[in-house]
Amino acid sequence: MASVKKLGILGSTGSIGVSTLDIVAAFPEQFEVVTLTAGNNLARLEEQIRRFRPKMVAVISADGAQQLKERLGADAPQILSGVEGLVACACHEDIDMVVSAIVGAAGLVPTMSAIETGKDIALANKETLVTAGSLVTEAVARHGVRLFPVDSEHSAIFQSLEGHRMDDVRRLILTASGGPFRNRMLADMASVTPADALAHPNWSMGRKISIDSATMMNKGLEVIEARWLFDVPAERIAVHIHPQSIVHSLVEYVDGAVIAQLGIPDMKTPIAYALSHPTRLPLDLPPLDLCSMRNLTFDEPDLERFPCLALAYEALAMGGTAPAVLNAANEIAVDAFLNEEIAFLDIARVIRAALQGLEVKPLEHIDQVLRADLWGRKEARRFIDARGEGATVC
Ligand SMILES: NC(=O)C1=CN([C@@H]2O[C@H](COP(=O)(O)OP(=O)(O)OC[C@H]3O[C@@H](n4cnc5c(N)ncnc54)[C@H](OP(=O)(O)O)[C@@H]3O)[C@@H](O)[C@H]2O)C=CC1
Ligand SMILES: CC(=O)[C@@H](O)[C@H](O)COP(=O)(O)O
Ligand SMILES: [Mn+2]
Repeated sequence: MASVKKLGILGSTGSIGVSTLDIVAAFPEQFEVVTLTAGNNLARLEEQIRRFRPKMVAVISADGAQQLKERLGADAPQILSGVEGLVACACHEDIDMVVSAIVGAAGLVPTMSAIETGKDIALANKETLVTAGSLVTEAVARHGVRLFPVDSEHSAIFQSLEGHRMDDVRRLILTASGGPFRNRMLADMASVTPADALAHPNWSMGRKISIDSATMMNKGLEVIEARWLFDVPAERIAVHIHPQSIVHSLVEYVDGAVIAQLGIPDMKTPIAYALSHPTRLPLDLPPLDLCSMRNLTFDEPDLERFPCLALAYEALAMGGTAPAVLNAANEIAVDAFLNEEIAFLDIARVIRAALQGLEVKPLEHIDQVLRADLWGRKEARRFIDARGEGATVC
């Protein structure tokens, strides 16, 4: 009988965090929660603490930590705040595996700290690999930890590679739903609202990744994520539009064989596989009913309507600090769009402006990533503010 796996869940109040805890609740004999972290959703974190009884939790602000202590009274675990709190929750000595499910570059430092203290990682936070891929994969090798993808496409590729040699791989093919604007004309995309963009056709996800799916930056970030996870160059990573989100991604081999992983669009499947690899958990999900499907279609992406995908390939080719700047500018632009400061099509313009002003530096240390992230945010903000003052843009 396998021993209980002890988990630290970073971003437990988010979409991935909640699905992870659903799995933990369904298999209490297999998993135990040691630490949880949240941003601002104290009410949800309080419920999770009462239910899963972690030893330590962290939230963003000291004020939030104080409020949580008051709400929980005698039931309170150790409650920390800030980046130090996140890092303590990622590195707790009792943890076997960290589920990295914070959104954005805020996930990088705690995830890297977990790797450096020898924890296995179930990685949802794609921004960790986007911003610091070379440093993260070096650290994974140095510390002998295992990095399991949670992102559905990367889990599909991971599963399609099992039992095969990387030397035999010709291409990785990432599928993309095309998001809510897959069939929208470019001119009509100019006036879409945050509510339109948040309405993903197939997946229920957090706000930032939902907007990324609408611009297809999500797929761009996933190309970069795949480059580092599987050590395959960008030229051998293709993107196909597959609106049904049933084929989660594919591997093409040198002999012409193509191996894919299929399933209903539910993140519990890839999360469970990352948590329990190599065994599979008997999840209570509806089966994939292949006979009810009339169409599984595949198409080339349109880079004119979805320039964010092209920008991600460009940043990957630029190398060094460029992907960190791409990601930072995207985070600022997505926030500005959600706050109705800029239009949907401006998201790509903001990112392009940040990349154009960048002097790329090679990555040798995580501090360079953090500096590039800060620079990208400032540059994106400057560009957005200049637009507000009536500056002309491309
Ligand atoms: N949702 C999905 O289906 C998929 C998600 N992913 C990736 O997984 C990650 C999480 O996505 P998702 O669950 O959708 O996101 P959500 O927005 O639903 O959740 C994000 C989590 O991160 C916390 N958080 C946000 N900002 C900070 C911060 N600055 N410091 C500490 N914690 C913070 C939030 O706390 P709070 O809510 O308490 O403020 C919440 O717990 C992303 O990187 C995404 O790209 C990948 C594939 C699929
Ligand atoms: C569920 C998941 O992994 C998301 O990253 C999903 O892929 C988003 O859908 P898009 O294919 O529209 O980006
Ligand atoms: Mn994905």
